[in-house]
Amino acid sequence: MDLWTSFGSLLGLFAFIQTIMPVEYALGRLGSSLFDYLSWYNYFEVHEIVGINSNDLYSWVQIYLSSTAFTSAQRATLCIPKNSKKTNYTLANSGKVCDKFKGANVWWQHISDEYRQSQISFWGERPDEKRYYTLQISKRDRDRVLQDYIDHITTQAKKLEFLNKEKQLYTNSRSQHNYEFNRKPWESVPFEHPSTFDTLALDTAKKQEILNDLQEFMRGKEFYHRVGRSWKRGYLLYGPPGTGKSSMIAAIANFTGYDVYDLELTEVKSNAELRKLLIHTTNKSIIVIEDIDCSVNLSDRAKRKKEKTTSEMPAKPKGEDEESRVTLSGLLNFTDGLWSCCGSERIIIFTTNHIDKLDPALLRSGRMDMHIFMSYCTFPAFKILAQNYLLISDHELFPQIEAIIDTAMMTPADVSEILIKKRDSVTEDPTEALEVLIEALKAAKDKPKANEQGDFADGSKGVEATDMP
Ligand SMILES: Nc1ncnc2c1ncn2[C@@H]1O[C@H](COP(=O)(O)OP(=O)(O)OP(=O)(O)O)[C@@H](O)[C@H]1O
Ligand SMILES: [Mg+2]
Repeated sequence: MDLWTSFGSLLGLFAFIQTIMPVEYALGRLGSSLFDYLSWYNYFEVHEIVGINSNDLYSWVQIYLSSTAFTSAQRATLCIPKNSKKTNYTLANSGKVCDKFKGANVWWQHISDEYRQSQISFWGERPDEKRYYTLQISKRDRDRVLQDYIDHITTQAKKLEFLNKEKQLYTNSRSQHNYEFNRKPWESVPFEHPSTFDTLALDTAKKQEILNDLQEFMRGKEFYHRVGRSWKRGYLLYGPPGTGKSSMIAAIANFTGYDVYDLELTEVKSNAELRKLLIHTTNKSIIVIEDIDCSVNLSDRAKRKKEKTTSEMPAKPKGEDEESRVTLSGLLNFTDGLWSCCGSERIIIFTTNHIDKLDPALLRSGRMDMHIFMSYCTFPAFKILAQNYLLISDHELFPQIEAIIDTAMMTPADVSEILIKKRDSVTEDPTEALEVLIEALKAAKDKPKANEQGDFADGSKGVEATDMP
């Protein structure tokens, strides 16, 4: 064997090794430059996080690989998320898969660097997990194939996501360690709440008004762009317990098909953490803060002003106290500030039982676009419940119910409880359920109603949906 033949075989072996493992990652910098120069291949890294933002391409690659190319993966991770019906496939750490596109072979490898020792801090905190895909493509095919291949992946992944999409319900994870929070600030389960606008007991006109508002919002991309506003909408749902605020949120999620981020504000340690949570929400989502009056000291701004003017003591310096919890201004920035524009097509919903306890800053025009009062059960709302639970749209006892339901001030939750307990599923006769309801309404009517929970200033019947200018 002459010298040239041995050199040729060596190069052949070299090329073969490269197809099975990207060895240059193991070599030092110098070696790797030389290797890059001699290599038949180019390598592209697609990182999960770029700067402080998540990388859409990483998600598209993940979705794409979990379907088409997966049949040939030698090492994969399988999981069925809690309450989900589907199996999720992802490439295992260092798992490799080959794909073909326009006659070219390309290889994907998934890398997860969990412990980068060099970044362990003095305090011993573990660093973030760094995850990325490496795309290996031959230099010969690169210019011909690369851009088209990336476009192909994105298109396919969007189609797959649409076909497989299960709405998710996210909640902010309670984490003792920063590295865990940074890695995964939200935990999710599939969203399966059955409430819809059909099952929601609300006056028809108001229901239609809310539906129209949502529809206009969803097709409003050009409008929001033209008028220079970020594409988001805020709803404040207020009313006594059991009037359907949470059911309304579920109905909005089912109507729009958006994911729901249920933000537990009391678990958020600082305004900075709140901002980070916001950054990690996706477009087309609903961000919910329930019982906003209980979650954060919403009158702190007013209080602090008062403290400043009345007390002789110097005002508290900005310091630990302010950084260790979420403040009203942090929350206002979350809903309205520059960071709130880092995504689009977002709905923000606050709920409260006590609208009078909220700081006026939260209620001012343009902040929450619509204030929706969820009231006690009215007759039109009762008719929807009767249809849902008893499958009837009319009955000889209805006039009696209509005569007293407004003064009884029972919540839809109370009415539903009676109908669900007393419905006769054997004979399907609704009479007994309606009679029990009439007795309950009469008893409720005679109960003193002074200063019920919530102390609603308007105390009116029906849903007062106020469009803010
Ligand atoms: N408007 C409504 N339409 C249909 N069902 C309702 C309505 N309001 C209440 N219910 C029924 O009562 C239950 C409780 O309602 P929901 O949790 O939506 O009330 P809420 O206003 O969020 O109460 P809270 O202020 O205590 O959170 C629901 O599961 C639903 O069955
Ligand atoms: Mg609720």
